[in-house]
Amino acid sequence: MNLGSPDSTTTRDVRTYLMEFLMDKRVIDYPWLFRKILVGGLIVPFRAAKSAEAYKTIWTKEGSPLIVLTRELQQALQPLVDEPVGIAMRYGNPSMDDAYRSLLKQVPQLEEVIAIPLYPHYAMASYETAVEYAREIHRKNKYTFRLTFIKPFYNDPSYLKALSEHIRPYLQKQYDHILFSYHGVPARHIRKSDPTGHHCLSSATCCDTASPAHATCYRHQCFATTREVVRQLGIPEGKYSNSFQSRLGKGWLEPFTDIRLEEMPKEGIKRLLILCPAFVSDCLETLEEIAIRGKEAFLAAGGEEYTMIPCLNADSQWAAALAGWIKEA
Ligand SMILES: C=CC1=C(C)c2cc3[nH]c(cc4nc(cc5[nH]c(cc1n2)c(C)c5CCC(=O)O)C(CCC(=O)O)=C4C)c(C)c3C=C
Ligand SMILES: [Fe+2]
Ligand SMILES: [Fe+2]
Repeated sequence: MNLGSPDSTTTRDVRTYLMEFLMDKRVIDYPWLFRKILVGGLIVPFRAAKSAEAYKTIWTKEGSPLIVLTRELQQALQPLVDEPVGIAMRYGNPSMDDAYRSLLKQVPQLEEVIAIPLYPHYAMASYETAVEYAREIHRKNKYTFRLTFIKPFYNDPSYLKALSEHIRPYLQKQYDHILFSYHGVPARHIRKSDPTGHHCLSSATCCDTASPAHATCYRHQCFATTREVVRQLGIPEGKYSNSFQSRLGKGWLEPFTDIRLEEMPKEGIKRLLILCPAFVSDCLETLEEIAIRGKEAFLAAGGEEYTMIPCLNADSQWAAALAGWIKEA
């Protein structure tokens, strides 16, 4: 299960997609009427045409990179498992309904579906909404097969190994700094997902202090991924950092990637490696925001070399990690 993309780059299709996405109460978590006014009256009318232009810069002959690359992952995984592998998007197509129907066609006596939300880290706007949506469609259709979910895998050894080995070749090149740029979320979401009601964002170091809140703390989980990858790769303290990208509005997690990209050259960071570990498939937010606009901003601010490390996409070790979880589930 991945996030999903518009059906095409027309403003109309992008508008339909953005309405579905941003009307999700786990993405914009305001009461329905306020959300409707904000999304339908303010955000989408202004954003749709601009987003459509952005999609045009990354769209391929086969369609949206996110969908194409999720399909490539499906194809890499299929030979490694005995059961049929389907793909579904939280928003747009192919839908969850399509995926269930296709699996039932292939296995009429379907007993269990193992769903893997393709997000390493828990967030109400990504992992949680994917799980709740898969359950809702299952319930609405009165399906009798069991539905099992793979947990966020931010600290799973086989995921971390695949990610580290994917990054390793890029470290051969001379670089000054490696930036782990995670998708941002509003700080409010982090507090809402805190089951203790008082741990998350209570201090600058809360994510390093043991707490049951970390099972659903996106910020903690992002930091944990970085910590383990840099340990495996022997990247020294000071040569790496974390940031948060793609903010929409105020009060999102900091530091912001776009601001850091402008500041870094002035701090002497001229040769940058950048990766986006909140995504396993390249998409608008990695290919347009980071690889195109991020590069322009870094070079304009005095940077000299900017290398974007792609997402895991259909990497063979990554596909093997997924196959391992399916066998263990
Ligand atoms: C309130 C807004 C948003 C939250 C919260 C949010 C969290 C979040 N998103 C992803 C993954 C992806 N987001 C993508 C695109 C995208 N995200 C938002 C807004 C929020 N995301 C918007 C409006 C868009 C659409 C594009 C745009 O207009 O900028 C994508 C790419 C989709 C594609 O087609 O390529 C992904 C993937 C995560 C993992 C996350 C929380 C951690
Ligand atoms: Fe997003
Ligand atoms: Fe936290």
